[in-house]
Amino acid sequence: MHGSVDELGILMGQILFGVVQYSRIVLKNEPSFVRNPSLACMEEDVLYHIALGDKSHDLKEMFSDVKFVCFGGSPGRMQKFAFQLVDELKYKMTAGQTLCNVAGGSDRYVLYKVGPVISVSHGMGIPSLSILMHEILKLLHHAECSPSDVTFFRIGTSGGLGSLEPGTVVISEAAVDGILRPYMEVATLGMIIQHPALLNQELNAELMAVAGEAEIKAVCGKTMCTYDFYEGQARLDGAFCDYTPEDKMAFLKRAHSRRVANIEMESLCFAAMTHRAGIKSAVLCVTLLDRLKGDQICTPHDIMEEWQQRPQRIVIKYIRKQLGLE
Ligand SMILES: O=P(O)(O)O[C@@H]1C[C@H](O)[C@@H](CO)O1
Ligand SMILES: O=c1cc[nH]c(=O)[nH]1
Repeated sequence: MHGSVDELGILMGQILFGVVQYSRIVLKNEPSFVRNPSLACMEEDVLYHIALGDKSHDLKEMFSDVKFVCFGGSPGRMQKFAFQLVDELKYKMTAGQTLCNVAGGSDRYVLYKVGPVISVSHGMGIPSLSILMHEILKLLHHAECSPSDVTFFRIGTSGGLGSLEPGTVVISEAAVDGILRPYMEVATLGMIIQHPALLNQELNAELMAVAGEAEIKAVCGKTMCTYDFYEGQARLDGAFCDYTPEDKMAFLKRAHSRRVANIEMESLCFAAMTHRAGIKSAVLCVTLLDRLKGDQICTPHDIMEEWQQRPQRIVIKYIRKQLGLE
């Protein structure tokens, strides 16, 4: 279902007068993976980037039991995470069987399903995540999952701000953009539409408790999400840099004073799209360095591997609890 007639009226007025203006989409409806009347009129829905479709595949048969969707940037990390789920969820595989990349017909993303959990890679940055998010939401819609029964997680990496020891997991209380605004802007029909980037505080509290039980250092704070790793995150080591080290420090300290605990590149889209769909979601990113101390990431590989597993361990423990496995 679309938003109210009033909201649509405002959008049309803006187009007719050729004004590019800001307008808020207010979430008034029940949780829903999709709100697009055109979908019902389509003969077939091809989920191009994950090489699935509602005619080519029996999506209900394949995915109707999904309860958790875990997203992370790199294909390798999400494949390893899937194999870890096999062990942790005591997922039964017949002799000789192995996990297969369900999105293998496309080389954009990898997608594994382990019982009620999907592990999927989203690449780097908002455009890549946004495409995947549309297709995952439609996938769950075609599979006839219930949006109030599904939880989404982003498990990733980030740069920390302030006195956070590298290796600390930040659980995002909300996402803000590179100029500290709490919404994702999408240029749509010549207008800028702002989608609030809100996350679920109850889920965050549960995840903090799970982190405590697992003895993983975790904090809650705002996450700044930028469109670029270098200039967008005030780094001094990009190919271009038109600001001084003092400018960088002043910016990062200002962000920190506004409760920003870490910086990454997807939380804004993740929070905005899950909030729009009314789906419970959380973002957990480990910090790889303290951005007030440096820009380059040069921690040894094995240490980084262990740090990257921390958000995964929290999410696995949470899922195990939800499934009554501990
Ligand atoms: O989930 P990952 O670790 O890929 O997320 C962060 C944000 C960017 O995608 C990337 C930059 O190195 O890492
Ligand atoms: O500093 C960092 C580290 C990981 N990911 C980011 O986006 N920034």
